[in-house]
Amino acid sequence: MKSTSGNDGAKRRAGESAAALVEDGTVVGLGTGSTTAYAIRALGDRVAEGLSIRGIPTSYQSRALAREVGIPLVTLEDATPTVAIDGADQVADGDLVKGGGAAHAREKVVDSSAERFVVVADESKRADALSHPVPVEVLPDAVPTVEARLREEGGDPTLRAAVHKDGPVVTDNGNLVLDCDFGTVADPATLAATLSPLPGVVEHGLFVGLADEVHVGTATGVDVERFR
Ligand SMILES: O=C(CO)[C@H](O)[C@H](O)COP(=O)(O)O
Repeated sequence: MKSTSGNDGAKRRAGESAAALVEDGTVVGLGTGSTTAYAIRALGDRVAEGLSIRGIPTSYQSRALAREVGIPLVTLEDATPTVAIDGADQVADGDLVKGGGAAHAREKVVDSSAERFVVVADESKRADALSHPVPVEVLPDAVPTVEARLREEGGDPTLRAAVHKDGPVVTDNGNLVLDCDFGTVADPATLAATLSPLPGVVEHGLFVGLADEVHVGTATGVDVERFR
């Protein structure tokens, strides 16, 4: 898992606020990251008290944590998520940049299939417009060609380096990640539509028009923004 920041109280409030929405008998998409981890732990506490849910994890990390806290797990072959809870690296008017944990490909599959997608974040993630570098998961052989195409589209891609090993980050799917700086993204939907069909791109971290609500943890509480 990525290291947590100094916003742990706000992250915990956001995660617990989203976990409180989960109803008995439902299927929950379990996102990835330090904020979602608070939601998964809160759900584990509720399961210990008798809540009956099934989780669909989005990464090795969320699967391991869900198992640790006792949430029964299924796959998309077994069930469709009633609700998905997931974090974000930046939030602007309900649109997101995700993939700081390199899990955005599976996250997009699970989050977009849920009847309700709830984003959890602390205040540092809020912005007027998306400007965070966009993670792009790429087939390893396609890195040079995708880098060139991203530059043609005005981006500045950097191959994500691993912290505790030599060489690049390898995703749970065996691919590599290019973090692509596009500056301020004036039209996230258009950029998303440009990136998706590039040969060799598995998935990008722009989540446009997918979030139903965003729970933003603050120093004292939680702001809930609804988009549908
Ligand atoms: O997209 C993600 C992982 O791929 C995370 O949800 C995102 O990076 C936010 O993480 P955190 O809650 O630790 O700040």
